[in-house]
Amino acid sequence: YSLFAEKPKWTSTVVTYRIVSYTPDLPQSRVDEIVAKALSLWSEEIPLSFRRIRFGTADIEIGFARGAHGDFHPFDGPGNVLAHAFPPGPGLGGDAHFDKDELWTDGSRLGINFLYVATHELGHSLGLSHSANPDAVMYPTYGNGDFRSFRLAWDDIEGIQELYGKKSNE
Ligand SMILES: CC(C)C[C@H](CS(C)(=N)=N)C(=O)N[C@H]1Cc2cn(c3ccccc23)CCCCCCNC1=O
Ligand SMILES: [Ca+2]
Ligand SMILES: [Zn+2]
Ligand SMILES: [Zn+2]
Repeated sequence: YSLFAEKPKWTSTVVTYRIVSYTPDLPQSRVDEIVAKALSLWSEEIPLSFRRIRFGTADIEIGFARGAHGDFHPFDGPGNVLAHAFPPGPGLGGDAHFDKDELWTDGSRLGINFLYVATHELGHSLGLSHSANPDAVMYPTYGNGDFRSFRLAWDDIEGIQELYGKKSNE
């Protein structure tokens, strides 16, 4: 695993998130559930919890956009870069953007598995950079495994626990 320079991390024990825009590929309620699931995969391993807010400014703002969308990382159409997320910090820090030009799917063999990519992006939002381990969710490329039943790899867990420590109830 690898962390970002200066090892940015959230210092509060409760991190807020807000889903500010959606994709036409999946029902909004399903997107909400998948985001909550991706966050829980990480929060199961660390003493950090997430609270969803529907209005106002959240630590982690999640949305779908295509092309240029207000940050210095315009998306590139279908394929290629699927999404990006910023390391912990104010403003854009922690935010996760998903390329609206991808076909976002849920359990299908077609398209891009939203749960897998959301878990990867939220790993960045929490302070993880990329892993050299092809089994890790934080591996830099998509398409190395079966996304319908993936789990965090040990490498992912060791990385997030280096930043935030282990959950105390173990
Ligand atoms: C790991 C992801 C969930 C998130 C990362 C983006 S990020 C910022 N969050 N680390 C991602 O999108 N990686 C590209 C990397 C990539 C693979 N190729 C590319 C061709 C062009 C540009 C990028 C790529 C080869 C062709 C396959 C293109 C489809 C799959 N794309 C990828 O795997
Ligand atoms: Ca793209
Ligand atoms: Zn963006
Ligand atoms: Zn990445």
